[in-house]
Amino acid sequence: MIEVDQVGVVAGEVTLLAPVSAAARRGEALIVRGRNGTGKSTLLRVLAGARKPSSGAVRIGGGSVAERDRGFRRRVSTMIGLPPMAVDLTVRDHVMLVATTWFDDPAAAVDLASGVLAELGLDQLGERFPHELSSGQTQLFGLALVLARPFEVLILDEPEQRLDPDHIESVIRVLGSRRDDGATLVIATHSAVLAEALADQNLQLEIAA
Ligand SMILES: Nc1ncnc2c1ncn2[C@@H]1O[C@H](COP(=O)(O)OP(=O)(O)OP(=O)(O)O)[C@@H](O)[C@H]1O
Repeated sequence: MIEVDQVGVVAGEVTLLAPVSAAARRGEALIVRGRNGTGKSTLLRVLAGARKPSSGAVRIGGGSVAERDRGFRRRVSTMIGLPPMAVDLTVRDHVMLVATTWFDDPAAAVDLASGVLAELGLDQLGERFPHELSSGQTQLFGLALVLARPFEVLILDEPEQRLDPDHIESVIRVLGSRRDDGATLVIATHSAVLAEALADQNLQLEIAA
């Protein structure tokens, strides 16, 4: 489903990502690990189509990566960094906005949005504005936005950030259920707990020589 073939990224004299290869099939999680600055976020940006590799190639579902292509975006849902937020839309408004953008059937959109908020323990916070959330709640909100829509591939950069151990466990359960439903997960993480719970494939990045 995802094939990374000798993908490297350089900017001028700087190596952002030394060439790496990896693959993950449907229903598998590829866990990307490595010290700060080894290029995890850079690799995820390449997979999401937000950055062009300087060398090598990526294929997702047998096709090339194309951020501007709606068909590609329907298949690939990505969380890298904090989500963009509208200050005067509530948490529920944001999640509904995503769901209704991707589903023609309003009832299906409401069901998915409500289900995702409940799964992540955010249903009591649905009427809050984004600035009324704690940092960990903001992280869960970002996850809700990428889950409240269709996808075949889920790309997540450090989903454990700012979460306490209990919430990391609940995020592991939620992501594991998506993997069991057939999604391909690509997750960069510094959490050994999350990596051990979800990894089918592992990619360890090293500092460029
Ligand atoms: N626009 C840029 N120009 C030059 N170097 C960059 C740029 N963006 C990132 N880098 C460098 O590329 C390397 C990889 O950065 P990246 O954010 O991918 O690492 P990471 O493994 O995700 O790190 P962390 O664990 O700290 O999140 C780092 O050395 C970083 O300083």
